[in-house]
Amino acid sequence: MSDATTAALRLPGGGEHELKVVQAVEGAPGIELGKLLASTGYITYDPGFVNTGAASSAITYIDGDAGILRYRGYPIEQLAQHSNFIEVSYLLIYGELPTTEQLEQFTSKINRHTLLHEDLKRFFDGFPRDAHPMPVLSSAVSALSTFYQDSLNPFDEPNVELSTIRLLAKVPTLAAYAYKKSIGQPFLYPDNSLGLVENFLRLTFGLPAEPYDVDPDVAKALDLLFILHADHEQNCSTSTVRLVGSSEANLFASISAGIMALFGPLHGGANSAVLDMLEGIQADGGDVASFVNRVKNKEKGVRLMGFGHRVYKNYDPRAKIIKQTADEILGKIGGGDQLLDIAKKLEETALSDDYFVERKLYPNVDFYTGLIYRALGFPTQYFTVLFALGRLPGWIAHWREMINDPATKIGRPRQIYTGEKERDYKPVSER
Ligand SMILES: CC(=O)SCCNC(=O)CCNC(=O)[C@H](O)C(C)(C)COP(=O)(O)OP(=O)(O)OC[C@H]1O[C@@H](n2cnc3c(N)ncnc32)[C@H](O)[C@@H]1OP(=O)(O)O
Ligand SMILES: O=C([O-])CC(=O)C(=O)O
Repeated sequence: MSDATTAALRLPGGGEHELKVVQAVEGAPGIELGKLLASTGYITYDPGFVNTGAASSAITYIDGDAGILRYRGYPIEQLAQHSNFIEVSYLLIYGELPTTEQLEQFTSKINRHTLLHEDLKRFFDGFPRDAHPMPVLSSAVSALSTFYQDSLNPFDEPNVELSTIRLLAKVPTLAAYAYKKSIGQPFLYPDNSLGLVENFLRLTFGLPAEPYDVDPDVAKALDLLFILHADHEQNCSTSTVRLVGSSEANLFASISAGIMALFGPLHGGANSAVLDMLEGIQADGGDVASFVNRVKNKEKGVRLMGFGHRVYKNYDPRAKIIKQTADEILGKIGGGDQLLDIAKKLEETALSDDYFVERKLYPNVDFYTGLIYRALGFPTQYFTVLFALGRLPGWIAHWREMINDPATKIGRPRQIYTGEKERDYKPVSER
């Protein structure tokens, strides 16, 4: 073990900085170091995988200290400003931005697959009306695979490609139906003359007998949020997708599991939790300072939701973009309200407080998104479904990268056993 550790420290330049380079920038030394450590046979105790590189990946780059995020090398700021979600999905999955022809083909393939089998729609009847939409979505994605027996072999490339398109096309339809179910309205058929985001909005908010004109500002706002959520390297849900997929489970099964990992309030569920938190502060008369004190006193169950990040020790670049555009978006679509003021005050109070400064806690992607989702007309419970729609291409890209990587092995961490030593069984009468 000490040899391996020393080997790491003896890398050119040495010191902490070089260790960071090994992890974040230069793949090869990081991989070599990992192999070296593995060959020693020692088990590394790393709950939460804080220092474990579980995969090598060419999809997304993050420098958490500098607040940098790039998809396939493109800065998130440029993609947010110039690109759109369908193009970003293509970029993440296939590695390059599409040509006009590739984009047209990709879009038209997705449009051809938005319909659901009529039998699948009946699954929704089995859920209670007030069911949380995340388990509904995960179950529906899992059920989707039963309609496509051809999707079971993860090494059948044409069928992986078909599963990719089916998921991109049908998950928005399923998500919209989960919403319709919750409000007791009938399901609409997709309108494939519309773009992906516009179609989703119509399926969600449209009514059968009435025309529904998609508000271009609403569609643009949602498209931007989807871009910002599209990938984030080995976060909890993506790691889950990769872990499940490492057993050679198919794309549908792996993504269904990823949706459930995203559900938790420490991950994607934080976007709903932030709104609950802001409403709680508002109901308390807007007393931001006393809420921050409760957080600092580590009152059980009280965290500043939408703050902190495992990798970013600086402002999350996605939160920066959302904060910059929140006023503009809310100005256009309506909903610039007291809660945005409370959120800004909360951020200001936290960022000037030693507790947060010392721990390098900044707003993350979930801090401002809920305010926009709310203004777009979505209920709080539904926010994490929107995160899942944005993250879908990232999950697919990672699953495909994982299944094609010759270095992939079944994910199987070890443990440090802390239980009883060997002991003899006693019959119940002697215990
Ligand atoms: C899309 C996403 O998933 S982004 C993250 C969304 N999640 C949230 O917003 C939930 C709130 N944030 C958190 O719970 C955490 O910051 C996480 C889960 C995101 C990251 O957790 P970790 O990397 O494990 O950090 P960890 O929990 O060890 O925190 C380090 C220190 O900061 C504190 N801390 C971290 N986040 C917060 C927070 N949001 N509020 C208050 N204190 C916090 C911890 O209490 C700990 O303090 P200590 O050293 O005195 O014990
Ligand atoms: O990277 C993470 O741990 C969480 C996150 O921000 C994301 O999944 O978008």
